[in-house]
Amino acid sequence: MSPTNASYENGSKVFTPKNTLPEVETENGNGHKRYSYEMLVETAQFLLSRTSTRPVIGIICGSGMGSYWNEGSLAESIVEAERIPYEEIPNFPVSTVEGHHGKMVFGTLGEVPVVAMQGRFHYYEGYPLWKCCLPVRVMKLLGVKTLIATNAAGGLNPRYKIGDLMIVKDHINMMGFAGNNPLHGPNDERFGPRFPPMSKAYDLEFRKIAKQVAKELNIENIVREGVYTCLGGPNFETVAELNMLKMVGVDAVGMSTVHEVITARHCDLKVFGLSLITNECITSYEQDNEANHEEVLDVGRMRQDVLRKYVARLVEEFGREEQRT
Ligand SMILES: O=P(O)(O)O[C@H]1O[C@H](CO)[C@@H](O)[C@H]1O
Ligand code: HPA
Repeated sequence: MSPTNASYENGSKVFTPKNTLPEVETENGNGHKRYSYEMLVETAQFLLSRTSTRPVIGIICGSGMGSYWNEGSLAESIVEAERIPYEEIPNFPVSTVEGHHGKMVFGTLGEVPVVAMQGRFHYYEGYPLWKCCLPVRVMKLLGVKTLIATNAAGGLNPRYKIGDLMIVKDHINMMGFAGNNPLHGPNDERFGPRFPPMSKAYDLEFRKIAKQVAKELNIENIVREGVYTCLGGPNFETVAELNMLKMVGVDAVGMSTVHEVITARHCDLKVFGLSLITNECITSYEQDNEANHEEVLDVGRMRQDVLRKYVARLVEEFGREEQRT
C-alpha cells in the first residue's frame, strides 16, 4: 500500500488518498479473495446491462420477507420485476439459507425504481463480513441513494410482542468489539473515508416518516423504535448472553444488518432499518420455549401483508424525500 498524503486546511488535517485497493487482495484467512473496485464496477455494469431499471432505493429482504412462499411477500410486490439469480451475477456469492431466495429483483414500488435482494449473505454461512456486504457497494455503483435493510430479529425488550415491527434507531456492533468489521483492511477512498462516523447511521428524517406512515396505516400499535444488535450466529443466544445484551440497551437481536449498514454509511448511502420481531428472546432458565428458524419464517409469512404495504409506502415517501433534498 502506498502512503496517504496529509495536508492542512483551515487548521484541520485533510487526507488525500494516494492509493486504491490492489486489483485482488491476498486471501484473508478463509479462502475469500478481496475484490477490487473495478470488479464491483464490472458486477454493477453487468446488472445494468440486464435491466432498464435505474434504482434509487435498494432493499435487503430479511429472513422470510423475500418470498419464501413465492407470492405475497415484500420482494414479490415489486412491479414489472426483472429477477436475476445470484449465480448469474459476476463476482457474487450465493445464498445458502432457507428463506433467502438468491435473486436481485429490479422494478418499481409506488413508481420509485428499486432493487431488492431476495436473500442476503450472513457471516455464519462462511462469508467474511466484507463479502456479506458486497451487494451494498454494488447498489451504490448502480446509483442507489438509500438502503432499506430489513431483518427478522428476536425481541429482547420485554414490551415487544411477536409480530411487532421495530424501526432501527441505532445498533451495537458486537462483532466490531472483537475487531471484526466489514471495513477491516485497506480502504478504497472511491467508496468512502478510512474513519467513517456512525453516530447518525439511521436517518432521522426517514425514522420520522416511518412513524407517520405507521399512523396512516393504522399500525402504530405494532411499530416500535429501538436498538438492534448482530451476533455472528448461527446458534441462537444463551440466556446469559441475552441478559447481558439487555443490560447494555439492546431491544432486538439478529445475525445481520449491522455490517451492511456500516458499509452503506461508508459509501454515503442513507439508511433505514426495520426489524420484524419473529420470536421472544429467552432471558430466563424457567422458560420452556426455544428459538427456532421455522418460527422466524412463519412469523415472516404471518406479517408479510403488513410488511409489504408498510415498506411500499415507505419507499414512496423516501423517494419523495430524496427528490426534495
Ligand atoms: O437477519 P435475517 O437475514 O433477517 O435473518 C435472521 O433470521 C435467521 C435466524 O432465524 C438469521 O439469519 C437472522 O439473522
Ligand atoms: O432470537 C434471535 N436471535 C438472533 N437472530 C435472530 N433472528 C431471528 N430471531 C433471532
